[in-house]
Parts: sequence; C-alpha cells; structure tokens
Amino acid sequence: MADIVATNFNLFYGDFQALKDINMTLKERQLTAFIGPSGCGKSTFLRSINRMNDLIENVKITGSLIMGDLNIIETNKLSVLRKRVGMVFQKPNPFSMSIYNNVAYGPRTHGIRQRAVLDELVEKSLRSAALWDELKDNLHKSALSLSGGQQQRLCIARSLAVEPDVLLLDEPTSALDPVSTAKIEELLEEIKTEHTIVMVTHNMQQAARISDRVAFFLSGELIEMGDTYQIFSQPQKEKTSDYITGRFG
Ligand SMILES: Nc1ncnc2c1ncn2[C@@H]1O[C@H](COP(=O)(O)OP(=O)(O)OP(=O)(O)O)[C@@H](O)[C@H]1O
Repeated sequence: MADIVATNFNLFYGDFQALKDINMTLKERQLTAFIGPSGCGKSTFLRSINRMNDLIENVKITGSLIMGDLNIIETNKLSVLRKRVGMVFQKPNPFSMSIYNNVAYGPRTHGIRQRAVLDELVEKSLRSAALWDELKDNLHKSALSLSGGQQQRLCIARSLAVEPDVLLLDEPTSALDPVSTAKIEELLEEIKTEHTIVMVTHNMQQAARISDRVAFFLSGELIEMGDTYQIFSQPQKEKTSDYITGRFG
C-alpha cells in the first residue's frame, strides 16, 4: 500500500478544464473526504484515481498521479489498477444475481475458482461490510431483494472481495436513510486502517464525523487540504471558511 500523489494534475473535457493544477497527497490507510459545491470537480478527480474517465470521450489529462510503483495515468494494465482501486457509487448497483455471486464476482474474474477460497472471501468481505450476520443464511437470495442500505453495503463488500488497497466512494450514502447511513459510516471507520479511502460527500457533518483529512475543491481547484479538525475549526483560506459556514454552495 502507498500514498496516492497527484502532481500538477489537470483534466479537460474537450475545451473545458474541470481540474486545475491539483497537487495533493492522499495518505494510505486514511479516509479523505472531498467536499465542495456541485460541479467543482470532486467526482472527476475521484474517477481519475481508477481511470473511470477513460470511458468519456475527449478527456485530456496532464500531470501525474502515482501510487507507489503504479503510474495511474500511464499504466495500460487497467485490470491491475481496478483490482487495487475499487469504487462504490451513489446509487447501490448490485448485479442481478445472488448475494454470494455478487461478492464472488470480482475474485472469479481474477481467476479464483476454488469453492473454499471463494467461500472464505465472501464471508470475510460480508463481515467487513457488517452484513454477514444479517445475510449468512440467505446467501443465495437475489441481491435485488435487499433494502437500499443493505445493497450499498453489499456493493462495498463486492469491492472489498478483491482486496483492494484503495476504495473510492462517490456520495455513498446520499440515497440512504439515516440508519443505513450510520451503518455505512461505522463500517468505513472500521475498514479504514486497512485501506486508503477517498469519499466524495456533500454532507459536511459526515466528513467531520468519519474523515481523517478533508480536501476542499472550488471551480476545479484544490483550495485547501488538511486534517479534518483543522479544516473545520481553523481553515486557512477564507473560501474554505465561507463554504463550511454555509455562506455559499
Ligand atoms: N462527461 C463530462 N463531459 C463534460 N463535462 C463534464 C463531464 N463530467 C463532468 N463535467 C463537468 O466538469 C465539472 C466537474 O464535474 P464533477 O461531476 O466532477 O463535479 P462534482 O464536484 O463532483 O459535482 P457534484 O457534487 O454535483 O457531483 C462540471 O462543470 C461538470 O459539468
């Protein structure tokens, strides 16, 4: 595992520059929250970390994004990158298959076939996502029969099953009720010492509750990054202070 380091990172959608000269270190085994008003580039930067932006036409990137020995921008081994960097989206998107097969899907695509190994990975991942006790007797039920909160925890379990270094989460609780949100926050706090977690959130209380570090974006720029306590109690930049006190955004 290693820190993720962005240096002079720029991203353009056609002529539009969505990210401007980002210099940032995402520390390993910490949870970093990306905050900022809508359209400021948080998701674009998050998607850059596992090259999801490759799917979009006319994207141009300059600068570098490095994780230890892995050059994220230049590698042509996307399956290796995506094994090391998992992603969970805003809306739970389990596959239309059983709970077991959802979690076993990633390991199977990486060639794991032995039933005992898969069983162990499924159990470990569901335990990490705080779902094992709830679901262990129903592993062959359809994932689509679960509640929204359970589906999102299943999506986290599915990402964890390939044992990634990094977990990217794009507003993972914004479609969920407060109880499901609390469960996800709790599980992220539990797993963050074993993974580097980067989460986009519009919920400032959530960032304050569970992140170790906060990065504040505005209009494609990284305005300020620091320890969560510092950002919320003693922001160094006026724009950060205006945003967190609700003056705009
Ligand atoms: N596929 C795309 N093509 C062109 N422009 C895009 C594309 N995706 C995003 N953008 C633009 O890039 C900018 C940053 O968008 P992005 O989704 O990264 O912002 P965000 O901070 O995550 O916003 P939100 O909080 O609303 O999700 C916005 O101006 C957006 O319109």
